[in-house]
Amino acid sequence: GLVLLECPTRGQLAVMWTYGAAKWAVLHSFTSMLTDGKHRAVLHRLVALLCLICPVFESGRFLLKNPLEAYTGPSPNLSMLLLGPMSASLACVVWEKGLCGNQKTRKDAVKLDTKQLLLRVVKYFRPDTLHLIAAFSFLILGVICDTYIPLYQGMVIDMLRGEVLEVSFGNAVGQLALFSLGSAMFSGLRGGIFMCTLARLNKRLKHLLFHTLMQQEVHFFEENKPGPLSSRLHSDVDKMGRTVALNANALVRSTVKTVLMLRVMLGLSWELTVLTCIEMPLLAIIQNKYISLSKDLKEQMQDCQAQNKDQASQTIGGIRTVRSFKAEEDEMRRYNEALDQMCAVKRRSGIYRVTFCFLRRLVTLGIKIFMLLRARSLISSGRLSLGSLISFLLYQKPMTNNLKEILYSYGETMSTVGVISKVFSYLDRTPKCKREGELAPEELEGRIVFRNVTFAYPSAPPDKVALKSVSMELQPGKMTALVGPSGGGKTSCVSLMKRLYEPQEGQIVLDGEPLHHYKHKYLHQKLAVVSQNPVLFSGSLRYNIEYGLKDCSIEKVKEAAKKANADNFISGLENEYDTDVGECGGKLSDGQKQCIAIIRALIRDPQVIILDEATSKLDVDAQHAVLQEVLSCGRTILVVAHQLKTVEMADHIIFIEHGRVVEEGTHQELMAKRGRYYCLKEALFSQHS
Ligand SMILES: Nc1ncnc2c1ncn2[C@@H]1O[C@H](COP(=O)(O)OP(=O)(O)OP(=O)(O)O)[C@@H](O)[C@H]1O
Repeated sequence: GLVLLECPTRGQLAVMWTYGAAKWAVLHSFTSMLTDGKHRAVLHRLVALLCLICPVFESGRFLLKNPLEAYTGPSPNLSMLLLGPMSASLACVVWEKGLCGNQKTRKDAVKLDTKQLLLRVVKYFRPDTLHLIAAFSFLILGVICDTYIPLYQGMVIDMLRGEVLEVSFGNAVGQLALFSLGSAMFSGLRGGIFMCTLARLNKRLKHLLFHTLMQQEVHFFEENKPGPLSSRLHSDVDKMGRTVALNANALVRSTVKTVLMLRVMLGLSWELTVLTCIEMPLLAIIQNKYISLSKDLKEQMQDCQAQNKDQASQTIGGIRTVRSFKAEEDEMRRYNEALDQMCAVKRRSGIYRVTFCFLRRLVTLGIKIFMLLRARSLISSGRLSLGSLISFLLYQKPMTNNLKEILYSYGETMSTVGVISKVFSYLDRTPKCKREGELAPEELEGRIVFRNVTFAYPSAPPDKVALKSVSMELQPGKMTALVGPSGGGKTSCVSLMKRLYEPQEGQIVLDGEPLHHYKHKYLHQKLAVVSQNPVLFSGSLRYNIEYGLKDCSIEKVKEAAKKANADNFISGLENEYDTDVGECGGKLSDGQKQCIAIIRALIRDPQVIILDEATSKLDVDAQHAVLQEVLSCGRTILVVAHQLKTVEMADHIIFIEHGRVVEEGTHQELMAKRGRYYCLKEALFSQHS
């Protein structure tokens, strides 16, 4: 190396490259022979860096030098000779241990996945390409303006000595003002357009995800609780868009800024620039350690937060039960324990933060002192002016921030990969239900036949079958009753008719056609199910009655309410049909909720009505009125009831137990048979007497 430094300036770069390449080839073969496995790869990288760093650095100096100045070649002193190996080793340590240590242990497939996931998020920005082009153009213009502000500030300071012309001073101040204005304007435009683009992306992604969720089968919602699903839909989609967009923004901004600033800083003083660059890897190691330590804590904090939220909403939601068992103290203690846990995690996070800040400041201070000492000798030797030093110092802080921002953006994007893959896993999920058919006949008789239906709930163990080879018929214009002990399989039959699940074996046919051959909307209009605990949505009574219908007049709503014998109770309410039902119908009694559900079914004028304990909370008169009404139009009626008074009115009774049809017939036939139905009736009778 020392011999090379004595080479003539012309051609020196070529010699340096040749020497570097030869050194690389020799050391590469040497390490290949002596080492193996992981160490060999690490040494290969170190050797390449060690041999090529000097020619690369000198080529950079040559390209960035002022064209009017002659290239002087590398500084022929010992510290410069040591600088190459030192910075190469440091960079290698940062790369192997700090930045890429974790990723290197991961499988290649995971890396590929991450890249593909990020690219996929970027693809969702496609409709906003023009916005993005505008935003990135403003970003680059803003960065260019930002970069030149400190340079002109330094120039103006140098001119303050008054040795330059008034006009030049005026020009410099004018240019400084122009760059400052440009920076403010372009940054504002960039920020505004990015925000708009992000809002549009969020809207698109949320709409898409909500649409996909709506297509999923019921079992999906049994496996995935509403809380996590809605958090995926809201916070995760927001986080995903924000992280990718803002980090791409920060990454591009910081990279462009860094390159431009490096160019200006090298022009001011290459020695001070090298010192600044030493600070970065050290800060990167500390930052990386901090990120990996705080990642675990972040997860713990999220768990604690979810637990606290769950506990509070569970207690508040079940306040009636809590009050009636006088369990307020217990609940408070449990909530306090959860808060203590959260506090402990936050305390640890605080300690990490303090230590990290201290170490970071220490490194920054050390480098700054070293730099000032060097600057002093440069100024005294006339190689640096005071204005240039001020410009340099003005560049130094943003430069550190840029590199920090690049590292932070990288870390943040990586930490969002989990969230992104979860959102995409929902977006890509194919619903496990049969596609809807095309049938929508104008006339429907309403004959439903179960043919050897066997069904097990997807979440139940495979050997736990809810229905075993069930065959039965619901005749049009007749009332059929489904009775049996709890857990016998009555509600399972209803769920299959609603197509909430699909049977594993057998078929359910409506007028000779399997249920899935019918259009979904048509089927749910012609086959109405009213359950014991109907779900009402926040909104008015009318909204709940008309739910899912288009263009429904108030007269039609009133007519249906009259049929369900509910007109009187609704007229008695302050705002009648516009009365707010509260959250989940909380402002109504259970009986009133059942009334609304019955009106909701009747307004659709269905051909088949299934009443699954639908009138259990109504008084006897109301029950009778509802049954008379539903029976009046020649509909197919299926009643699931425990009250045998209602069952007795049925034309046909099916007794179902342990998922099998045990006996069927009319009330008289079954009583005469003295079988399971008879026993159930006797048992209920003795209970009442
Ligand atoms: N969502 C579900 N996931 C898994 N198993 C279920 C589910 N719903 C019901 N089961 C099981 O299926 C079987 C039949 O239940 P089903 O609700 O059809 O009975 P049922 O006759 O309607 O009872 P009840 O009269 O008490 O309403 C029971 O053993 C029950 O535990």
